[in-house]
Amino acid sequence: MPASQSASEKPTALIALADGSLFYGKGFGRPGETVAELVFNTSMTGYQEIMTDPSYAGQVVTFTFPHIGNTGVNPEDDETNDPVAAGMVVKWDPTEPSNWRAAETLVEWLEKRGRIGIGGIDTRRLTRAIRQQGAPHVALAYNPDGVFDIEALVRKAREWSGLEGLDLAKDVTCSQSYRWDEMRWAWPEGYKKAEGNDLKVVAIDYGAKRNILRCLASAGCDVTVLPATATTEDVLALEPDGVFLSNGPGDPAATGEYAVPMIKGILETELPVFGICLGHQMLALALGAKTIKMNHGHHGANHPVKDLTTGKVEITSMNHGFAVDSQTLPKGVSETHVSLFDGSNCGIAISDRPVFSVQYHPEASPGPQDSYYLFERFATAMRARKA
Ligand SMILES: NC(=O)CC[C@H](N)C(=O)O
Repeated sequence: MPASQSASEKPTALIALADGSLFYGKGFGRPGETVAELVFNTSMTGYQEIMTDPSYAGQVVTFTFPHIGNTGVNPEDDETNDPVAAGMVVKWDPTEPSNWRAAETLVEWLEKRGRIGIGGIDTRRLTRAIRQQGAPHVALAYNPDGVFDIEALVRKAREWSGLEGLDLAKDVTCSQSYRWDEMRWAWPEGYKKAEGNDLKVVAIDYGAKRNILRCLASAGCDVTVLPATATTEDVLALEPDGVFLSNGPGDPAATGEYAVPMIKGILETELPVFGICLGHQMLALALGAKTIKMNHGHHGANHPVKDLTTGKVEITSMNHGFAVDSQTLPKGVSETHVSLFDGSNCGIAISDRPVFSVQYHPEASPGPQDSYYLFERFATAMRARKA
């Protein structure tokens, strides 16, 4: 029985792991059932941004920080229209929000937007299980009557084929192109807003977070967003000064089937290219490298990364379960950033061209702002080429 639940309280939600272990708790949000990969996120803030980050499609998120829900939710902090993560796992029942920006409670929001939450879980024990097993496949069920077919849930978790080989970008991308001109609201210390937006950027939406588009606009970009399946010709027809490859869910190797040929075409031009997370992984694939599935991935807002070109360490926000295998980087492509947690690849660049990408999220808000310089680097490269 979880710590926050009294012995008389009947569990209304359940997480069934593929190995048969069960975690009972109290359901909130929309009753139902979902099968997904279970990951943990260590961020102390930003649960709304995490739940609406399209990169979390196909994943249920366990929050290791216990006070989730205490600032409510508001319309401005959505990274896309609706929550995309399949569900959320928290230690305590969400409390009433106490924040001037709160427009509704987390519970109401999840209920309206059709996502399952489970509270009263021993998230330390669950996090240890995730670390030991590697992100497990789970079935998460919420039934206010407290009735569950446990065998069926475990079977569903076991039979789910998982994220490897799964292309989810096509499910979360935009259906048609659009322009973006909104800038960031909060400004990273030491940076100035660009004057004007003279740089034409095509951003490919594999599941783009809104704050990335705001950062591009703030660095002086006039952004046109194209759906994930855009071809090289679609991109070049817009005569951009640079191409941006967004973050997104699923396996880069699967998504790369349409993205990699498009990126290869762009690499034949001299255009500056900047990629984030899934965009980073797909740029690496297009250059001939390989990606691998990590044990439990990196999800949090305090991941130290070393910039190998300057020796400087950045504290970064991360959310990925796959990584670029730096051993497979071809000649002429260098590893520019590494994780100081496990040495995994966190950035690459073509040696003599403004083509670069990072595994982490330099736009993350809330979260550390150390990496905003990458947007300015992209803008500077486009300006240099224009001149
Ligand atoms: N944030 C992202 O873009 C995630 C990329 C990819 N889906 C991964 O899990 O590694």
